[in-house]
Amino acid sequence: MATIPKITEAYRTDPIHAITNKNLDSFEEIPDTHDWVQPNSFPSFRDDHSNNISDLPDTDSVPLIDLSLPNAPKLIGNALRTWGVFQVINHGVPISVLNSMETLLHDLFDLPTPQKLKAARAPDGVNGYGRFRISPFFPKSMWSEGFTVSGSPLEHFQILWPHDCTKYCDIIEEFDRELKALCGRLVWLALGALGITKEDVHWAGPNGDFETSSGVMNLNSYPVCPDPDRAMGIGVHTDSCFLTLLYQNNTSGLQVLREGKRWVTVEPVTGALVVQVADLLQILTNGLYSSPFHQAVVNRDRKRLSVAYFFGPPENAEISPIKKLVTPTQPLLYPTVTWAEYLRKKAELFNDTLPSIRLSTPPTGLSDVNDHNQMKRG
Ligand SMILES: C=C1C[C@]23C[C@H]1CC[C@H]2[C@@]12CCC[C@@](C)(C(=O)O1)[C@H]2[C@@H]3C(=O)O
Ligand SMILES: O=C(O)CCC(=O)C(=O)O
Ligand SMILES: [Fe+2]
Repeated sequence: MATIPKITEAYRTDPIHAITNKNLDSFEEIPDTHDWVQPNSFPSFRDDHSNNISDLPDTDSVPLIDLSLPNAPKLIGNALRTWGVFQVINHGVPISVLNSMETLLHDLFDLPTPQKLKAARAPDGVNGYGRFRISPFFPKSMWSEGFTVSGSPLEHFQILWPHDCTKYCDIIEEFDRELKALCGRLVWLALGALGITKEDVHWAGPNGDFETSSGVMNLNSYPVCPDPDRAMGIGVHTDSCFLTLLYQNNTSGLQVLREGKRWVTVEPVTGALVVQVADLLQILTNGLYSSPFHQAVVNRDRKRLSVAYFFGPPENAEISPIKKLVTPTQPLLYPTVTWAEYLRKKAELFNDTLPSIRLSTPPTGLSDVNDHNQMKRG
């Protein structure tokens, strides 16, 4: 599994002491540091959008696509054009791989806090235990703990599990192999739906197998919360990679913003994976696919576990809108960027990054579901 060295310098460091020494699930009340419902709290908390007159039906739900069916490619194209997200079943990742990962998540987050803190992410590191890297962009702390894996987790797993670290490393390695392969397959299906072939994406490698691309994994735990309406598991954001696959246990929490208007919960489906367009795919498709804003809420009586698999291009590959997708009606929307450059910008401008690098406004009639200003306007 390849590493992404420059990401280290990209995101602001977020000292681990920001994580309380106490387990979140031992709180009987929400401490002020984690209370998002207050005057002047972050403007897009929760139902900011609910006052809007929405013409979307309430029954609208994130598409569920069976990858083994012949019409899957067409459905993927439609789902990504309209939602930027879908759930996939019959994806070929063995259920045993997902189950082993779930065991790892339980074993990891059930460890005593002092033990987890020994494997904390270093101030200049990517791997290890800590908070979401986007935490510094929000005024309140998130009701979650995480563990990031880029490359080998060995060093940190040796600390967590001195006797069993091989077993847990193997789980990570197998999960990485399977999800990377699935990402490759999904990317070609997604691009194929736009008439894009392997020749159009040179950094995918000669066989189009993304050999030099890599995945970063974030293992997430959202402890039970005494007052979930006041807390937030992860605040609203888009992912900065190319494509994200998300595994969630049988507990809901993930919500995607539908057309800048309404939060829609991605209901857990056994064995399914959530597929999300991320920022670099939005750039590559010249905005035809948009990376959706999403967040995760927490529950009063159920702990939620998830793994986000961030699939990215080779660090220094130049990503620019595919020429075939630049037309008089869809002019060039984004400049050329590398992943490393993009992450540096994102670390500075966060949710304003994509709008800020945008070269032209979309033609009238087409609204960009990911326009942050639209989101602020509601
Ligand atoms: C490859 C990536 C993708 C990163 C940054 C970098 C390393 C860790 C990733 C995450 C993991 C947790 C959510 C996220 C939102 C975060 O805070 O750190 C992700 C972020 C992004 O998508 O921006
Ligand atoms: O846990 C989730 O459902 C979402 C996590 C997420 O958005 C992320 O890690 O980027
Ligand atoms: Fe995310």
